[in-house]
Amino acid sequence: MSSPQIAGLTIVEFTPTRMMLEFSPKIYYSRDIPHALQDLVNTMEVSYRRSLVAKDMFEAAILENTYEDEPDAPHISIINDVDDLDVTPAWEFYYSNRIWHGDDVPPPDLPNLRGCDCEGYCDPKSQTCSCLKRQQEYSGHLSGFIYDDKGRLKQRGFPIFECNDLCGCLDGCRNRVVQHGRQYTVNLRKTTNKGWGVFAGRQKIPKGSFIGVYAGELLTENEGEQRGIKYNKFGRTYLFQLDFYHLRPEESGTGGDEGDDDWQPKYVIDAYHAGNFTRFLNHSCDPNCAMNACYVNEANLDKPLLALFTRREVQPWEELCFSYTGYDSDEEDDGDIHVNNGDAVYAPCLCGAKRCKGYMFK
Ligand SMILES: C[S@@+](CC[C@H](N)C(=O)[O-])C[C@H]1O[C@@H](n2cnc3c(N)ncnc32)[C@H](O)[C@@H]1O
Repeated sequence: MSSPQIAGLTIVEFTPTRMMLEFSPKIYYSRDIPHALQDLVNTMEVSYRRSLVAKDMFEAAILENTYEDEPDAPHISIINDVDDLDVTPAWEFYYSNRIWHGDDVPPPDLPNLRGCDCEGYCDPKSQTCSCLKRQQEYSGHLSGFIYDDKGRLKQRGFPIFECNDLCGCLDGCRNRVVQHGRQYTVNLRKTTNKGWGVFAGRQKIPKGSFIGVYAGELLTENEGEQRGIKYNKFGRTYLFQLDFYHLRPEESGTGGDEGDDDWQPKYVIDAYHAGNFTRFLNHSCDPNCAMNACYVNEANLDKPLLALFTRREVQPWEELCFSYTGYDSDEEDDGDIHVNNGDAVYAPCLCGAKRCKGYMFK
């Protein structure tokens, strides 16, 4: 059948392939976040909640809730060797690596998602791989994919465009890292002065390694602002804006009347009710990790995953931290995620870094 023509223009008809028609990943909604186990544990005697059985249950809940999406991820241990007040963090959230869509948040933009036609493994020198081309549009002078041959980030601060479920390449393609989930051991450990934190295991973690996705509810900026007001009252927030430089009108080259100062990100992630170990990452003014925007099965640029990577080699048992402000001791502004700071509440920073600024956003 020939393509239709209007005034000399050929309209190329878009025919979804069978693979596209079959591709309908499950979407998770905030309203469906399970809470029965948390509710049950919170009705139990304090003596039970402080017993080692409660710790085993917490670790088992992590395993059970991540079995489908991260079956090979190393075990997470929960350790409190600083006091006898609790054996686990509060059972106030559902442990999950997923993104739970809030009201008014659109589902992933799959109709506009494109995959490459590569066979086998994508070649970092390819002239035809569409995923490589898209990555290079956003990664300055960096050649090849943004990952090296060991799957480590070559340079942070650029958005990552991984191969996705519509691509022809194999699962072992080097442009698939975040989607394979956590590979390094992390533990949840109580600190002496910052509540619970995230710590490396017995192995060093090389620079540029993927650690985990900041999981939680994906909410509109407006909903995030309302929740932020409540969270600021009790002094702990798990809200992070999806604020990256490539999304700003001037940076993306899309122009627009809005000045940089007026621009607001459209969405936030809230890890208060659902989230994974990353919700326990503490702030440091000299952080060993940083967040990067990452796209897998999502064509809507406003909705990247928040993917945490190491920004230097991490020593065994070292605490993993990132900068809540997006600024760190090396740079004035490095393009990382910015905390939801419309009504920022500041608190003394106890990160202990040599060049600690002395305060952090609460
Ligand atoms: C996202 S939570 C991090 C996990 C938290 N430690 C917990 O036990 O749930 C943020 C809170 O951790 C504490 N915190 C994180 N970084 C800190 C730092 N550098 N200095 C002091 N407190 C910190 C503050 O109470 C802050 O509001």
